[in-house]
Amino acid sequence: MRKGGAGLRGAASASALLLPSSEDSGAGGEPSKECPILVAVRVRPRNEKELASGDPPCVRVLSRSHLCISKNEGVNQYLNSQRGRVNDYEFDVVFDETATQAEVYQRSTQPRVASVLDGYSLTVFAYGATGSGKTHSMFVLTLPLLLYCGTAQVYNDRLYDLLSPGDGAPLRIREDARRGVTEVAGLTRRRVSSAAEALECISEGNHNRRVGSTAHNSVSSRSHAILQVHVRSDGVQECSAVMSLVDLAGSERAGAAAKDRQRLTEASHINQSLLALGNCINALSGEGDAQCQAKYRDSKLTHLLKGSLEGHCSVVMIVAVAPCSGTYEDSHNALKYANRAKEIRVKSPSKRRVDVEM
Ligand SMILES: Nc1ncnc2c1ncn2[C@@H]1O[C@H](COP(=O)(O)OP(=O)(O)OP(=O)(O)O)[C@@H](O)[C@H]1O
Repeated sequence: MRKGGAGLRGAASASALLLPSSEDSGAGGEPSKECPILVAVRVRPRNEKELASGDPPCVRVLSRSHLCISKNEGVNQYLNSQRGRVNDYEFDVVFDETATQAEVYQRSTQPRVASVLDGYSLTVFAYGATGSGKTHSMFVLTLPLLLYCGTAQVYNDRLYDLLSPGDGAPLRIREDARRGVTEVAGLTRRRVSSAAEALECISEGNHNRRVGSTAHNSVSSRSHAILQVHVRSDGVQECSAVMSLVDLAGSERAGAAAKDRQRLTEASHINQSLLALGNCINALSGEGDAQCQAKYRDSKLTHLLKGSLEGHCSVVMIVAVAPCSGTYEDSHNALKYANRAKEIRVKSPSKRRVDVEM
């Protein structure tokens, strides 16, 4: 626990009331000193266009923790000939296209949300290619609402307020070493007292978010959206923790998705910041503090998440995957990334280092 022996449980009774119970400690239980990232993969259903095109599914969920992917002939034929071979993957949690929003929340994030009240920071990333379902999955994760909500986006490595876009001037990052948090200076924060009020904040932020069209997805998010929920108690023992929900911009290959110069610039910034995030996670898992401190400054995304990723924190990565053969390359790249991420132990320098390429 970063501050305050009693955590926030006793002090923030309003928060506690809003939290769902977390009986299921399962794969996502209490964070320990060697805290693995919980990696969940969600395969979305085929949309109308994909169904109409007859493009066969390339991903098949085999169990609650196991899936496989195959390239050309469709996953069913592949399974008959190759079962158990190269393209099988196992993760902490796997969701097929029938999974409900509530199920995704309960099996991926809910057990770890409870730890925020003990003073642990929690960061939830949604990673995946354009159109794979990141935003859709992130929406539900805001159900357990705490106290103050602010939402920002990183667009072309600049930070913008999503609740009060104002004149569009970029904002600065401020580090508060005393409280151990990193914040956006001047970011609009709204007091919320119910899940509905929080969802309103998210909707408003998403409405103001930078959306462009790429070759993959006509309504693609070209920025990273970050919702930070601050839990604070100002009692005798001051505690604070931040829950960050990060809806990353699409991870597809820059050249493949860029339609024009502006899209190419955006794609290059997106890839640079995803790379910076991968470098930070690697540093946290093995290189020690000095290297981490330098790497956080590589991008606005990682600088903003500094306070959430260091110290005792818990990280959940939800990897969204589109099901069809037409997006096989992007889906397989996302699964390979997820496969590496599950080896990472946040803040455990004695563990072996695992490199993550993004
Ligand atoms: N599990 C799901 N069930 C039903 N519809 C889904 C699901 N996942 C995604 N969709 C739908 O697929 C479309 C694309 O999803 P979404 O916008 O979440 O993708 P994304 O990965 O955030 O894309 P981008 O990176 O381009 O912003 C949306 O219309 C969304 O409603």
